[in-house]
This record gives sequence, C-alpha cells and structure tokens, in this order.
Amino acid sequence: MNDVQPKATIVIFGATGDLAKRKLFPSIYKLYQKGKLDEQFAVVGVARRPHTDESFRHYVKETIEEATKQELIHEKFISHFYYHSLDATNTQSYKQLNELLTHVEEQFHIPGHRIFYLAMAPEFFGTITSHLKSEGLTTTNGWTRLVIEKPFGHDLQSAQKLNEAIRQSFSEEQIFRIDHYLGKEMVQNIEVIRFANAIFEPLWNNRFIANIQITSSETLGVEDRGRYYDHSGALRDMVQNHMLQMVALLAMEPPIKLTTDDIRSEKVKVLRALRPMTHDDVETYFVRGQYGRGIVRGQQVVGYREEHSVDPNSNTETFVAGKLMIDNFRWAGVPFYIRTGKRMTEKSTKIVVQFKDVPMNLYYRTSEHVHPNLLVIHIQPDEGITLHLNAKKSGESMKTTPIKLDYCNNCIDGINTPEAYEKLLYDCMRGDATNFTHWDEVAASWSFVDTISEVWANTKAADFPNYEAGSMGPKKADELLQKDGFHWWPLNGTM
Ligand SMILES: NC(=O)C1=CN([C@@H]2O[C@H](COP(=O)(O)OP(=O)(O)OC[C@H]3O[C@@H](n4cnc5c(N)ncnc54)[C@H](OP(=O)(O)O)[C@@H]3O)[C@@H](O)[C@H]2O)C=CC1
Ligand SMILES: O=C1O[C@H](COP(=O)(O)O)[C@@H](O)[C@H](O)[C@H]1O
Repeated sequence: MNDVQPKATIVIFGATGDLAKRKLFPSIYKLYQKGKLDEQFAVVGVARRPHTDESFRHYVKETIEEATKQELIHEKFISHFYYHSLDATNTQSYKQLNELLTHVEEQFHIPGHRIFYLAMAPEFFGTITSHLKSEGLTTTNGWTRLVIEKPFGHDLQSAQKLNEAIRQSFSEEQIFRIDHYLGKEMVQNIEVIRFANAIFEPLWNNRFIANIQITSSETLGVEDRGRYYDHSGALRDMVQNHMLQMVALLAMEPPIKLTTDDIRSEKVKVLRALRPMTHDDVETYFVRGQYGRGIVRGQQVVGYREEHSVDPNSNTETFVAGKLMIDNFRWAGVPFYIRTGKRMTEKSTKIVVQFKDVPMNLYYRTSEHVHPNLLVIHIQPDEGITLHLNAKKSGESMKTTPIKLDYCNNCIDGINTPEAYEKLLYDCMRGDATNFTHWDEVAASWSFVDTISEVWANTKAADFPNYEAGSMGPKKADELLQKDGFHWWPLNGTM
C-alpha cells in the first residue's frame, strides 16, 4: 500500500463506453502527468466493437484532449494503451486476452499485477468474473483486483446474488466497489473535520446537535439514461449509495485506528443502527417527487415523463427527501434529513449540521431568537467549510449579529482538486480499499431502502409530477422538516 508509483495493468471492460471516456481515461492521464504512474503500467481496453491498438490509442487521445481541454503532450503515455475486442460471453476470447496481458506485462516490466475494471452493465459482472478465473486471467505472479461499478444490485436479494457470483472468483479483499462520492475531496474531509478538531468531537452528539441536513441537488435531468433510470429512480440511484455513505461518515464513532477495516466497521454499525422503516412509516418519513416541465437555468425543459426512454405514465421518483433516525446512544432523537433530486434549482451537495440553541438567550429579551450555530460542509461545486456563529453588533451593546467563518478548499491558488475517479483509481492501485464500499455496507443499505421501494412500487403516486423542474422539490419535502420545527437551510449561502 506504500507504493507511490504502483505498477499494474488496468483492464477496462467497457472501454468504448461513456464512463471510460469521460472519467477513466482522463483520470489515468492525470495520474501519469502527476508522476503517480511511472512507465511500468499498461491499460488494456476491452469491448465488442473492432479497434486496432492504433485506432484505440487515437480514440483515447481524443477523449482525453476533449475532457481535459488540453493537447495530449505525453505521446509516450498513449503507447501504454492496447485494445482487445471481446464479447463478454465468448470464452475463447478471454484466452487471447490473457495472452495480450502477458505480452504487455513483459513489454512494460509489470510484475503480474492486474486490475479488472468492469465499466459495463451489471448483468455482465458474473459472466466476466467467472471467465477471468476459469480462463486463468486471475492466476498471475502478482495481485489481482476487481473494480465494480454501480449499481450493485437492484435490491438486497439481487445484490446478494451478484455478490455470490463475484465471490466465486474474487475474495472480498480483492473487490473494490466504487462509490464515487467517497472519492470527493470534501466527503473525505468529513472524517478529518470531525476527528482532528477538539471543538467539534465533544459536541458531535444528541446533546448538542439539533439535526443534520444533507442535500445533493442536480440541475440535469436523466439525459440519455432514461432506460436505466426509469427502473432505478432516485432512491436506488442516489440514496442507497451516496447519501447513506455520507450519513455513515457523519454519524460513525471514531475508529480505533485509521485503517480500512476499522473505518468500515464503524460505518457498518451506523447503517445497521438506522431505524428500519415499516410499510406504514414510509409516508411519514419519506417524500418522493417527480419533475414536471419547468425552467432550469433559464432554459425551458420537458417533464420526466416526456424524457427519452421513459414510460409516459412512469411512477419513478426523481426526487427523494427523508428523515432518518439512528437508534444508538450518540444519535437517539437527532433527525438526519436527506434530500436529492434531478432538475432542481442548482447543482449542489452540502451538509448542514445545526447545533442546538444556547440554553438561555441573554441577548434578546424579546421573543427573537439568536441564530443557531451551523457547520456547513460544502461538498460541491464549491468545496469548503463555513461555521455560522453569533457576534456582537458593532457599536450596539447587547445586540448580536450572525457572522460566518469561511474556509474555501478549492479557492487556494494552484490547487486543483483531483477528480474522484482519479483518487479512487490510485487508491485501488495501491490496494487501499478505505474509500470503497464493503459488502456489509452494501447489504445494510439495501436492507434499509428496500421497504421504501416496495411501498413506492406498490402505490401509484397520484400527484406525480409534483415538482416543477427548476424548483427545490415538492412542498411535502418542506413539510417533513416543518413538522419537527425545522426548515431546510438554503444552499446558496443566504442563511
Ligand atoms: N457513465 C457514467 O457516468 C456512469 C456509469 N456508471 C456505471 O458504469 C457502467 C458503464 O456505464 P457506461 O459507460 O455509461 O455504459 P455505456 O453503455 O456507455 O458502455 C457500455 C460498454 O460496455 C460494452 N459492452 C456492451 N456489451 C458488451 C458485451 N457483450 N461484451 C463486451 N463489451 C460490451 C460497450 O462496448 P461495445 O458496444 O463496443 O461492446 C461499452 O464499451 C454501468 O454499470 C453504469 O451503471 C456508474 C456511474 C456513472
Ligand atoms: O451516481 C450517480 O451520481 C450522479 C451525481 O454525481 P455528482 O458527482 O455529479 O454529484 C447522478 O447524476 C447519477 O444519476 C448517479 O447515477
């Protein structure tokens, strides 16, 4: 894990697809540019469509130039790319792939370390992994690792089935399940903010925190992913993975050490402590929404049901808000509100920790309230922390005014935060699985969301579409907090 310039072959299944193009190739290039990969690496692209090594290299070069908006200066870099045309279901083809891998390993002096990155539809995961093992691709002199993209199943049962299939060929230690939110700089910062600051950890519990709000809003609609999304919805697409991972990081106990196992084990405990939903609870604790037509960033956009490859009578939610309770000593009684949706007012991911009011308000003897202290963690697009405090109003004795202490992570000159995929790929190459999800986390998350999706699948949402594109979601999402005497803190800093 200490190898700063790991030596490995990255085999990308689905190399002609969208993810490889937009995220994987540019990330590999950035790692090379930063000197995190030396010359002992290779990338072998795999997909069905025909390519020679030359035409594939040309394609990769173009995609990187497009993504990074710069001329690809390192011609040497591109010579590390190879292509093998393969239908995932064709056994014979894996033998040829193995021969190619042996060849590139000799060429670049790579000691048999292989990463198999499955950037393909999940229905192929089992077939590919079983072929990798049966055709000898996992038998090398080095280590072999498997990177699996989301979605990891559709519910607990299908995830279990998928996991069992993969585990026939790879052990849990070899499996790196991607959740790209765990690669985001400020998501990784949650642990540091909590555990490296004496002022926060003693307050990080139900005695001092009133509620925690996590919002991940998008302005985009479903784009060209209507077919996938209409069978998934926001609950499976965002809540089961990204949102619950952020909840786990915010709520976990301090790990004994900062090791992968210790951190994961604390996260799993949180996910297991989530108060399970009964069918009757769902309506009280969760709100679903679907966008209708509206205006997003000045552009008129169509409603979800009019999107390409979406059922015109679709019951699929494009928005979820929920109130989560964590039934343990630290968090009993503290609501964690989550909210995520497509076609909302702005693209933003933020966490707001609202502290309880001071026991007695000395500064306003009237009914006025002092502002609650808030710790805002800005995940994206801005990265940073804002602490909202109260201070004395200049010149006016005994009057308070809200003030903000701001730290902007991505404003510092010269620091360009690495893309999540860049960090995660590098972690995988070094064998650090901390920011990947363990099977136990996946299972606990599915088991929590399954009841909600069952209820929603079996009851038609009569009010869909129930929010206008370009808004912050349905009214019921506001009422969810109002019932508890809270409100969503605005995302644009006007608090
Ligand atoms: N795109 C994104 O931003 C994100 C994607 N993901 C996940 O990543 C995975 C890939 O997504 P994405 O890149 O968008 O998908 P695409 O549909 O763009 O690409 C699919 C890839 O699979 C290849 N493929 C399809 N069938 C076969 C087959 N029988 N044998 C060999 N190769 C095949 C295709 O190439 P060819 O047609 O040449 O065979 C293509 O390279 C999915 O699991 C998705 O959910 C997760 C998060 C974000
Ligand atoms: O995993 C997914 O995440 C994206 C949002 O990611 P972000 O990094 O842009 O916040 C979402 O658009 C997509 O539907 C989902 O599959």
